[in-house]
Amino acid sequence: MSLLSRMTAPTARHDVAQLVAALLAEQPRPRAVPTGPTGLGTSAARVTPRREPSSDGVPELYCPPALRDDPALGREVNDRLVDWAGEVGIYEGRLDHVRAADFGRLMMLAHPDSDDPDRLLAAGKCALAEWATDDYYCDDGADPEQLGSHLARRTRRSTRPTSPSATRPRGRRRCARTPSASPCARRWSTSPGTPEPSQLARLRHEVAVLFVAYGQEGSWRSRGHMPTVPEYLAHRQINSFLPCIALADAVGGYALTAAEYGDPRVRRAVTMAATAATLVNDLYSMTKEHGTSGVEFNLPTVIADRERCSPREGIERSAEVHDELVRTYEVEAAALALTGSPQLRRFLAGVWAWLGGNRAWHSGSPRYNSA
Ligand SMILES: CC(C)=CCC/C(C)=C(/C)COP(=O)(O)OP(=O)(O)O
Repeated sequence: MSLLSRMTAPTARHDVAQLVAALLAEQPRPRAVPTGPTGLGTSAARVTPRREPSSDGVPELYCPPALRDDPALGREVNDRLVDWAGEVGIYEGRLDHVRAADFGRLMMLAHPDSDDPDRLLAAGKCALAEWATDDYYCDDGADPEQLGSHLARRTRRSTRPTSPSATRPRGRRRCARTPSASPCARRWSTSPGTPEPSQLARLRHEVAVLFVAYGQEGSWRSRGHMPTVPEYLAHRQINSFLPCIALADAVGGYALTAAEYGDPRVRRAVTMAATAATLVNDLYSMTKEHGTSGVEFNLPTVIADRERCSPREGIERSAEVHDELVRTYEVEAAALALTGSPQLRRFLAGVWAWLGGNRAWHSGSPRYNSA
C-alpha cells in the first residue's frame, strides 16, 4: 500500500487526510483560512470549549491518528530491539520493561512509509540509546554531578571515528553501559539502505543538541530549580524527539538535502512539531513522574507551579500549547510544501505521520499506562 493511500484512508480524523494529501500531491494547496488568531502565543486569545479528558486523563489533542498499524511488523522490530539492548548491556535486569514498553511498536507507528524492519530497527536503536542516556544519567535518581562527564564521553565516541593512540584506553575496557545514539548511526551506515553522510551528520548534530539539553536539565535538578514556563518551553525545543523525527527520510529510504533541512523555515516548522510530540510525552508521563523525589519536569507541573493553578488546569493549558504548535506546523508545513522539493513534501508528511504514531504509542504503551 502506498503512503498516499494510507494517508487518505478513512481512519483519518478532522482535516488530516486533506492536509497530507495536499502535502504529497503534485500541486499541493494550503489549508483553509484559520478559524482564529494564529501563531505562537495566541492561544489565550481564542475561546475554546473545555476539554473532556479521556480515560487516561489526557485531554483530546489536536493530532493526526496513526496512519498504519501493523502489529506483526512492530513485534518483529521490538523483539530485535530488545535482543540488541541485551547484547550491548543496557537496561540490565529491566529488559522485560523495555519489551513491554514496545519501542518497536513506536517505530512501526511513527514511520508508516517504511515496511523495512532493518531500517525501523536502526531508528529504534537510536531512540532507545537516547532514552537510555536520559533514564540512566538525567532522570530522578541519577547523579547530576556525573552528567557532564557521561555526556562528554558519549559525544566524543560519536564525533571521532577512531581514537588517537594517546587517548585509547590500555587493555580491554568494559563496554560503556549506555551507548550514544551516534555509534548506532555508525552501525547503521554499514547496513542495507545506507543513509547519506549528510543524514548521519544531521543525526549527530541533533543528538549533540539533545545532550546540551540534558545538561540543562541536570543543572536544574542539582539546584532544585523549577523553570518558568517560557524557560521550560525553550528547553523542550531542544530536549525533544527531534533526533527521532530527523530520521524520517532515512527510514523512508530517501534523502532530504542538508540545504532544505537547514532552511530556517523548515527548521522552525519541524522544531514546533518535535516540541509538540514531546509535550505529548509530558502529558502521558506525568503519572510515572509523580512521586519521584526531585523536581518534576513536565509542562503541566511547571504551569501549575509557576502559574499557581490547579493540576487539572496545568494539563488543560499544556494541551492548548500542544494544539497551537501542531496547528502552526500544519499551516506552515502546507505553505512550505507549495514551493519545496518532492523530498521536502514527503519529509513534512513524514513528520506529520510521526506525530500521529507518537501519540498513539504514548496512549497505549505500558511505560506510561501501567498503573
Ligand atoms: C527518544 C528521545 C529522543 C529521547 C529524548 C528525551 C525525550 C524527548 C524524552 C521523551 C525524555 O523525556 P522524559 O524523561 O520525560 O521521558 P520519559 O517520560 O521518561 O519517557
